[in-house]
Amino acid sequence: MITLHNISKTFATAEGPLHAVSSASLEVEQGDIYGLIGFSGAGKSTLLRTINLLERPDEGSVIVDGEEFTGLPLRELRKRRLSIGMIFQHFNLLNNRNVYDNVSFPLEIAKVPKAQRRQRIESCLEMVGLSDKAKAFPAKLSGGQKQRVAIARALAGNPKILLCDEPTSSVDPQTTGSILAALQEINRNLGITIVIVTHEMNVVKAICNKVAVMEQGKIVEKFDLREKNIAPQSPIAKYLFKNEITLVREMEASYA
Ligand SMILES: Nc1ncnc2c1ncn2[C@@H]1O[C@H](COP(=O)(O)OP(=O)(O)OP(=O)(O)O)[C@@H](O)[C@H]1O
Repeated sequence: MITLHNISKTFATAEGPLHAVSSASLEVEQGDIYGLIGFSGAGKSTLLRTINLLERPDEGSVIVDGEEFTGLPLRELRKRRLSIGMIFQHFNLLNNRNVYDNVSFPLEIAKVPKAQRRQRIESCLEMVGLSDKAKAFPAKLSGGQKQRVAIARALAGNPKILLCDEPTSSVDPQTTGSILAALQEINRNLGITIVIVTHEMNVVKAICNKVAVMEQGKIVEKFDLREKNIAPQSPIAKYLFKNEITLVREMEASYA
């Protein structure tokens, strides 16, 4: 479904070149919920964003559904992006639009006729359990509800893939549970392939079937979590599997 092959991305910064991602390769299969985990700054978001070329890699290839994305003209790429939804840590909702109109937004951009839009919006809101909040504005919603609106909006274009960038980092543990349940449901019921960036091993354990551990721009280890005997080799993966706690930068020194 998604093949990232030897992806590298360097940013020019005031301190010199910053190698955010170095020779990372990943194979995501149809129906996977694939986790990308690591400390802050490991390159997870950058790697995730190369999948829809929000971040264009300096090297490597991005193949989605059998098609090489990096060579596509922008107009074609925009069309392909319709089949890839994305959600973010801070929800990125339009505050001056109500829930219904937030979900409507990508359909308006794609020039979907009004009657068709309505059907699609209603079914997306139903999928995330927010039909009764259609007229509410984002300011009146809890963090979990906002993220579920963002999920509904991401589903509006009927995507095959959903990219999730720290979707539970701004909410409490209970709300995390409801967001993860919504993600698992759409994976199971709609067959949508999910790639999720997180700091939390608990998130990975709750919904992922596979995980790649990143450190300093590199994928250091990958695991199929359905296997019985998982034997991490790298210090960071050993730490993650043993501790199962939320990672924060201050802890970086203590695992080694
Ligand atoms: N546009 C940019 N310009 C310069 N540096 C960037 C840019 N985007 C990311 N970086 C740097 O690249 C490195 C990797 O960032 P990235 O956001 O991919 O890491 P991450 O693992 O997702 O971390 P976090 O969990 O904190 O988001 C970091 O050092 C970050 O500061």
